[in-house]
Amino acid sequence: MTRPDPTPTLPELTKFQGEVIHADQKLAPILSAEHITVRFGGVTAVKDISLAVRPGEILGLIGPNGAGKTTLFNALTGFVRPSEGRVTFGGRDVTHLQPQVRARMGLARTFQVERPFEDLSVLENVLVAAFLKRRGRQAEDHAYSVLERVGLADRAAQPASQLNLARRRRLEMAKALALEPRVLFLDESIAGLNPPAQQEMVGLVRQLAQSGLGIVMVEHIMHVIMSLSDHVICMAFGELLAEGDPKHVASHPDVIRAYLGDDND
Ligand SMILES: Nc1ncnc2c1ncn2[C@@H]1O[C@H](COP(=O)(O)OP(=O)(O)OP(=O)(O)O)[C@@H](O)[C@H]1O
Repeated sequence: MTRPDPTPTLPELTKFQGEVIHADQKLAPILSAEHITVRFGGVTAVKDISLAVRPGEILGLIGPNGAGKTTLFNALTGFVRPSEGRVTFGGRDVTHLQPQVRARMGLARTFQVERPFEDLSVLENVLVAAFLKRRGRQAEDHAYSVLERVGLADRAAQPASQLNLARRRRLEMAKALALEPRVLFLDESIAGLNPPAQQEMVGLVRQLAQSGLGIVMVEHIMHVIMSLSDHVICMAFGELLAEGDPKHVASHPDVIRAYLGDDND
């Protein structure tokens, strides 16, 4: 069911990071981007896009092929340097920080093409990320608890190369979660999965948001993004076409013209 207001509802978020949140308190954005523009030579891939993500909120980025979603995603996570604009995370200007620095600060991402260390076990893959934040036994316990969270604990000892696509996607998510993020970027984590696996992933993403994580997701499957997102941004040719709650965006005439007529769903 779609929420009318993107701000997470209480009591879903009565506690976040040890702070008690009172019912009359509106959560401040954990991540915000102001007037982001990215140019590649003569191509303006992203033009003047602003956004904000609050703890527990799911922001969906949609738009036809070439709209600039991946480039915006990369600008937010540090893989591309914006030509203009500012990215603020946890109250700090991170516009010029490297991706790995942002990741350690709590801004983690998955990749469209998952890239595990194929010969390492599932647990070892997650440990590589967990060791960036913790040491020794603590890292191991944390890695294992992340595997439980994504439903891969029973595969902990299996080589990553033996996982099917749905489990590889979960492993990709586990690696990001091992960094103990406050905002998680999901780059097409659901596309390509069969319907039951899609539903499981939808459930997992919802759980993560309910635990207080801010989520930004790029996804081509419209019904998935529309059912999951609190707030949707639709881009076309790098520009903002429409934004708001999923219902508003899905019924926007420009969106229907630019995207829903597209044969992606
Ligand atoms: N490194 C680059 N150099 C030059 N142009 C680029 C580069 N990366 C992206 N572009 C261009 O920027 C525009 C936006 O591309 P982008 O991949 O961000 O769109 P997208 O919405 O993610 O598309 P898709 O849904 O197909 O993944 C496109 O015109 C693309 O060709």
